[in-house]
Amino acid sequence: MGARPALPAARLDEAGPVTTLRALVSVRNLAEARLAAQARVGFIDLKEPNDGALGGLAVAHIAQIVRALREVAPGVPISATIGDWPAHALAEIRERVRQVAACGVDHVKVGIDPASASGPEALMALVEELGRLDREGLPLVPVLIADNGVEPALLQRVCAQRFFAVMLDTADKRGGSLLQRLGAVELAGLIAQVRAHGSLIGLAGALQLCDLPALRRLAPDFAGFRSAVCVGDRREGMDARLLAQLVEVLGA
Ligand SMILES: O=C[C@H](O)COP(=O)(O)O
Repeated sequence: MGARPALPAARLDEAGPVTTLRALVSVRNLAEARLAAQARVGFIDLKEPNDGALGGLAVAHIAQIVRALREVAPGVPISATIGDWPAHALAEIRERVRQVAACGVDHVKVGIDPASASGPEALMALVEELGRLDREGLPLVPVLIADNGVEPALLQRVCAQRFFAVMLDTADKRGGSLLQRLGAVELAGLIAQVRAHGSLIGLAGALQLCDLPALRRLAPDFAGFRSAVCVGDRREGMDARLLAQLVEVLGA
């Protein structure tokens, strides 16, 4: 793994998880990125919500937002997605990872979506390729699309790469949040497994403010949000009031 920016993990003590839960907030332009920075979120994530769960912004746009954000919020870690690619599109994924990393982001998010793969072998090949790129120094964060849970063998292969962080997210935002879909017990097991391999764990997937108490108990290292901070659909604009509310509840 290459040199990585420091990120304090959620702390654990004898009494159980302490609620240091950082918010990753997905934004689509500089105006939203500024709102997120002003709200002091833990991570700013660059993404085009019109183009799917991991919709990618144009590379030139990512570079422009990163430059402007570094001026106003130099300390905030920035991630960006490479867009939704089928698992077998390894050449395109490689190229796009390099382009997005070259924009100066701290983390490049790449989806691992069972629905985009012809079978488990294609997913495993993608994971191995991401591991290779990560060891070259490209700061990858794999995002396991977990609408229907996570295959144990796939998670095991992801964990074995020892990425800086691993995220779980959902593709279909209409079927309830990740917490409602998988339940706290299954999520607790997944969190423990990722942590046992030394990676940070982030949860996302249509998470709502009402999920926060359960999320705080689960205490992943960070949690990702878009739907909860938009007035209507996640493809619409971000709302400063909802953003402030989210950060306040997380920090409470
Ligand atoms: O990476 C985090 C996601 O963008 C969260 O989006 P969502 O809350 O709409 O699932």
